[in-house]
Amino acid sequence: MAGPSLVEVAAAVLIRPDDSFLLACRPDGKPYAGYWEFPGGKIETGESPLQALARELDEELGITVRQATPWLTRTFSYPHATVRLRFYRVTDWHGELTPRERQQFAWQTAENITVSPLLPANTPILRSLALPSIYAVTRTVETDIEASLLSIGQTLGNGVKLLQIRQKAMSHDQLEHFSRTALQLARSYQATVLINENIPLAQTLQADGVHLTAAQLRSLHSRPAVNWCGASCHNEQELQRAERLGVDFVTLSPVQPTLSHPGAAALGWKEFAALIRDYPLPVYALGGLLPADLETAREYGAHGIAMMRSI
Ligand SMILES: Nc1nc2c([nH]c(=O)n2[C@H]2C[C@H](O)[C@@H](COP(=O)(O)OP(=O)(O)OP(=O)(O)O)O2)c(=O)[nH]1
Repeated sequence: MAGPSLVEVAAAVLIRPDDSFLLACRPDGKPYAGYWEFPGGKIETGESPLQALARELDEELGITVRQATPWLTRTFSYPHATVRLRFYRVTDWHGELTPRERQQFAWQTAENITVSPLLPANTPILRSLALPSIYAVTRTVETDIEASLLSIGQTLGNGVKLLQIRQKAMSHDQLEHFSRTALQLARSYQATVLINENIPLAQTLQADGVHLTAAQLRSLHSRPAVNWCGASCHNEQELQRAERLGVDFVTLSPVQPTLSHPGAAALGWKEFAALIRDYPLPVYALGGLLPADLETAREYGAHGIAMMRSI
């Protein structure tokens, strides 16, 4: 709950079609002047976060917001205040960017940040921005290695940059061979590969990371030593465990009824949005979704969508 000294802030990640985003340099006279931040500012009494965002972008940049979707909410304590930052992805606006506070601007990419220093609360945000919109998960029922590799090749060829190897039906040796080959394939497409559940295998094969099951969220006490760590969540408790463990992102499912989990009750978009309203990590919506559902998922606060079928 909001304490008396919590400062509520709305911040905008203005994103261009090439995925570059805008940072602005805090002008003289503000705390942390000279630090780079996402445009935005404090939410005033009586304002909704979106209203504050629209006002700040008009005041600071002279633009009118046309498309903004909720993304992440992070709380951070500075010596001067504790701030709760509500980040929005802003993908359409009207008007020329104008530095109305004489601030400097810079379009940046998550892989190559050329300005510094950043406001300390923003470092994890940049890592989140490096995650693509689509997360592909291999189909668990397939044991035909050649057919599965072909399907992975097609998925990568279609531009997917984040892949989870989830092959529950394979023996240990099959899985190791399959994962090694899939990793090589993914490297040639500069895609990131996470291995489901098997932390030692991910480490042995030097995969990019691991995707934890909900059972692992209950049993693990520390984040595995891998570069990227995702986790499967289905409810509030699991979302909290994933946050405490310090994973990089989660999937939340099932949003819609699915063939892979026929008995599970679907969350629906409203429940999905309510569960992640104040959540600090990127969330991939999972369960019965297609690429065409991406826009809807974002309207409900998702970072992107995860899919178990070929793309
Ligand atoms: N706008 C913005 N603020 C951020 C980011 N990261 C971060 O820690 N903050 C903190 C810095 C400040 O303590 C607070 C935002 O307050 P602010 O001083 O910019 O707000 P404001 O534009 O309403 O300014 P003012 O009227 O109080 O001068 O949130 C960010 O990316 N963007």
